Amino acid sequence: MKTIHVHGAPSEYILQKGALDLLESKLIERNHKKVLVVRGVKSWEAAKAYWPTMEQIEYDEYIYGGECSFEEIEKVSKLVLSQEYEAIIGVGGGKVLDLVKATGNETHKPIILIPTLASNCAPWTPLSVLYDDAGSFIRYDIYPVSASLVLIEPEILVMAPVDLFVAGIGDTLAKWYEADIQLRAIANKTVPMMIAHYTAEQCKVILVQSAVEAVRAVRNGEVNEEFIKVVETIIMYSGMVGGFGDHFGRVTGAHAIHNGLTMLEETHHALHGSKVAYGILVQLVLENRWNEIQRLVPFYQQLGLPLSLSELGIDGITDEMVNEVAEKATIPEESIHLMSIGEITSTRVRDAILALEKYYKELKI
Ligand SMILES: NC(=O)c1ccc[n+]([C@@H]2O[C@H](COP(=O)([O-])OP(=O)(O)OC[C@H]3O[C@@H](n4cnc5c(N)ncnc54)[C@H](O)[C@@H]3O)[C@@H](O)[C@H]2O)c1
Ligand SMILES: [Zn+2]
Repeated sequence: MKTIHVHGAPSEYILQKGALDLLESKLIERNHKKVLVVRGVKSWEAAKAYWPTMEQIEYDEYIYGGECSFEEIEKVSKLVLSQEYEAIIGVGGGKVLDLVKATGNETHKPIILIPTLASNCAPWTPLSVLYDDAGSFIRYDIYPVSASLVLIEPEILVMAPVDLFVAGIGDTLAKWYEADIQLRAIANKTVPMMIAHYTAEQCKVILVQSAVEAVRAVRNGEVNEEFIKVVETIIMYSGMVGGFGDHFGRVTGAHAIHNGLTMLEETHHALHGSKVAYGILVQLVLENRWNEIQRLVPFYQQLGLPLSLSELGIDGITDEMVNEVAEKATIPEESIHLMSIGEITSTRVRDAILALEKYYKELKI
């Protein structure tokens, strides 16, 4: 019998105009009278106009140092315990929310998450991605307790930078391609695997249908229906894929290509989700699914997602650079080896990157 292991959702999740006005009553409901608010600088710029006046709640603010690191988790945890805060509220992007989740786990205090970016599923998942203070990835930790409450004000998200939103779309699109290649190879799927497969597909379906209009909403700074659908897809559907699919719903090819690309200095300015979006195409070449690439091309072009190394900002591509990416993407511990299409060597990846470059050049003629 297959083991069934599911990670759940936040206890309560509210997305509505004016969501932050509910904060005080939601804290009172939970009997939290003294809380710590952890936030970033830019995220506070975005959220402060929506911050409610609270008469019955005592709160202090902590501005995070820019990373979800062990040092930062320890610092915030000590503060929470010494000042006897009853709950921790995170206001920010993925890093602030991950820091608050880690601190909640460390101190056994409930957490409330208020995302200021629609960039990934961090508001949904009971996990944090950990880095050192210099920003290098260490590992991710999964926690036994999820957020007590997620409050989402769509007007904050629609005013955020469009490139971060587009990158979030790229990262979420990968959920389908990376989960599907694992899950379609499993004959007798468990129910959670079926849910993961379905939710991963919805990530692609909704993005393809609604992302262009949603990006328009961000450009105009005005919420529309498609924007809400895409936000829910980035945060909720995408979070459910990993929650139900466990490792079958997590990364495979596209993220391994992303990791390979980080070897090139020239890609460091590019956002995570843009590199992952490019990685989807390389994964599809490896799968020999050129028709699917052809279907994605107009979508990528409309959103400004990269179709080639040059569109990622790498000029003067050399064989050496491509080899470096391919080597790193195929190191033994990489998720690319979870793809069910035979052995993936660095030569195969190099050939796939070069084939995509050739396809792109022909497309441009
Ligand atoms: N826990 C999970 O399930 C999960 C999933 C995917 C990614 N992650 C992690 O999330 C992090 C990435 O998250 P992110 O993309 O939100 O980045 P981020 O949290 O680093 O934020 C990106 C930048 O945007 C700024 N910012 C935040 N809100 C803003 C706003 N409204 N307007 C303008 N600027 C704003 C931040 O100050 C920061 O400089 C990474 O650490 C990644 O590993 C976690
Ligand atoms: Zn990602």
